[in-house]
Amino acid sequence: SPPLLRASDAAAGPSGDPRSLRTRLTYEWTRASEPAGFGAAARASRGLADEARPERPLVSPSPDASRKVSPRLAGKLSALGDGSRKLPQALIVGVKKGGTRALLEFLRVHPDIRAVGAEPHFFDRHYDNGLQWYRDLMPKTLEGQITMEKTPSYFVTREAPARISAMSRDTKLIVVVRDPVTRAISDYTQTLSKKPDIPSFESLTFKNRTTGLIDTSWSAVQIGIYAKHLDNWLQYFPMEQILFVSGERLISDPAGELGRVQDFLGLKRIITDKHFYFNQTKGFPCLKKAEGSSKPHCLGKTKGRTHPNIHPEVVQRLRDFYRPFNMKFYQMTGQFFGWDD
Ligand SMILES: Nc1ncnc2c1ncn2[C@@H]1O[C@H](COP(=O)(O)OS(=O)(=O)O)[C@@H](OP(=O)(O)O)[C@H]1O
Repeated sequence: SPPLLRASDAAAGPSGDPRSLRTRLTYEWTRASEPAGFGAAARASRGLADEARPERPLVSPSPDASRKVSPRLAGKLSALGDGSRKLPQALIVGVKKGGTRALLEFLRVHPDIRAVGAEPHFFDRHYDNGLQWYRDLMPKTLEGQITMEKTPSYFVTREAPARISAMSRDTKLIVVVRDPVTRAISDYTQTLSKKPDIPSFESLTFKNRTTGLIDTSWSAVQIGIYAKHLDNWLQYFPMEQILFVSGERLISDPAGELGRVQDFLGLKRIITDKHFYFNQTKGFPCLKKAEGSSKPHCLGKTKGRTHPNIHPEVVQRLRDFYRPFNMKFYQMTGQFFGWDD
């Protein structure tokens, strides 16, 4: 199997070629550790393999037996109990800033879901590494468990649907969508937090401020044209294989949205109202118990940021811009998201 890191990548180091695998992986894995102390994401960021956590063994040897076997055999037994790495059967493919981290962290509470903490970016950036490289990133699963990952940029990657379909035509796809105007502001807020010197939201939004012409080549605007991106996916996947989760309802009624997702994945509805509480300080729903822990858990500081104030006229211009695309999207999905009230 191809090595995860090539010697040349390692030599480049974090200050080397920014496109080197090592630099990018380090960056991605660090980013994915955002929900600090959170289940597999935190384990992954600490470099611990997912199987380090106790899994339900296929055969549970008696405590006595485990003391008698040699360390080598014990290793083999535990490998058997941990299951095997499989390609994902379900993917959260988008959208950026839609609430994808919240959905994945909530889903992994389910005993029949195992997910990668980091964003693998296989179908957009690392496709050349091959499927075996991709599978090696996955946590081990037992029979009946679903392997998942989330990479929000897949939704706007032209090649992603064909590539995912080539892996398996049966892959289930989940897209968390959010009001494209709020999404654009959220996206901008994230960039601003990393590069405080970027131009204002207003100046990036318009090609020409006087005529009000929107710059559709700006990614923050482009990503929100959901109907256009969806069109590309529908060339490869039937609508029944794609589930659209409302980013707004994921906040106002997480258990309701999680119910729909569990049904879509063919899972028992185990994640319910009982798993959530609303954290007043955070202003978001949080988990009463995180996966693999008994403590309450909210998402990290980078989730649920305060957005800058955008002039109402700019917001209105954007609303007008998105309206026809939103209508098309409601029509295509047969779902009404209520962004245009
Ligand atoms: N429970 C909970 N806690 C915190 N944040 C929540 C939650 N549910 C949804 N959200 C919203 O998720 C937004 C970030 O979306 P993503 O995780 O998809 O972002 S990313 O693309 O992975 O960067 C994030 O966007 P911002 O509010 O702009 O920070 C949140 O609004």
